[in-house]
Amino acid sequence: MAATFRGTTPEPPDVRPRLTVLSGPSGVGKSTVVAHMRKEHPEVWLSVSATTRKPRPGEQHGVHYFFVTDDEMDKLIANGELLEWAEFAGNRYGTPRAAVLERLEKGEPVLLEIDLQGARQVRESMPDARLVFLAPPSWEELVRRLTGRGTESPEVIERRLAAARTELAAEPEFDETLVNTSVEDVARELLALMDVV
Ligand SMILES: Nc1ncnc2c1ncn2[C@@H]1O[C@H](COP(=O)(O)OP(=O)(O)OP(=O)(O)O)[C@@H](O)[C@H]1O
Ligand SMILES: Nc1nc2c(ncn2[C@@H]2O[C@H](COP(=O)(O)O)[C@@H](O)[C@H]2O)c(=O)[nH]1
Repeated sequence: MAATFRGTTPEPPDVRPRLTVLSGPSGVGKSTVVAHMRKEHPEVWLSVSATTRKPRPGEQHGVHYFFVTDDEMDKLIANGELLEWAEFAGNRYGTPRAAVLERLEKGEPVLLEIDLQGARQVRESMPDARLVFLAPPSWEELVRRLTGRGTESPEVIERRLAAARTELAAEPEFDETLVNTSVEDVARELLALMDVV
């Protein structure tokens, strides 16, 4: 006997990838982990932020950041073009809104690599977002990595380490914590959290 269908068609499960936010203190290894992960999985779309910071050697406009002037950043903010923005250690950084929404709409896995203040703003505006905290194996190792990178002056390193104390204390606000002992392991764990593998 043919089955008689009664009732309404069930909604398909929501399989859209969620927005993932990766935060953690400066120097913990966020960019290193993300670059490693995207080598194998370029389908993970990483938002390119706007910043008023000056480029480091090798950093390219439109690839690592959109390097903008203070006036340009003022306009991006005033025009509501940023999903979130924050001042961090003397410079401003923000996530261009339109590109993120477009990629999410297409169903692509989207990753933001942003500071704690930005993560908190995303939590407010997009409560579905998954917030991942990248923690250092120890405070001493964080200092070693930030100093060893050799990209910041001692004064800027001090400012970033001061921010790091606040950021480390905020770790319980995040959905997940990954400890960056091994770049390969963390990249794998992050991919799994993003449902990419
Ligand atoms: N697991 C690891 N073990 C040892 N060194 C690491 C590890 N991960 C990253 N590093 C090194 O630590 C330094 C800082 O890494 P990276 O620039 O990726 O940090 P970040 O969190 O993106 O910093 P920022 O927030 O300032 O941009 C780099 O020199 C990098 O090679
Ligand atoms: N709130 C935001 N923070 C951002 C964004 N892009 C990067 N960042 C964070 O800033 C610090 C410093 O970065 P650096 O490249 O100067 O070392 C770091 O924590 C980044 O994750 C952003 O769009 N919004």
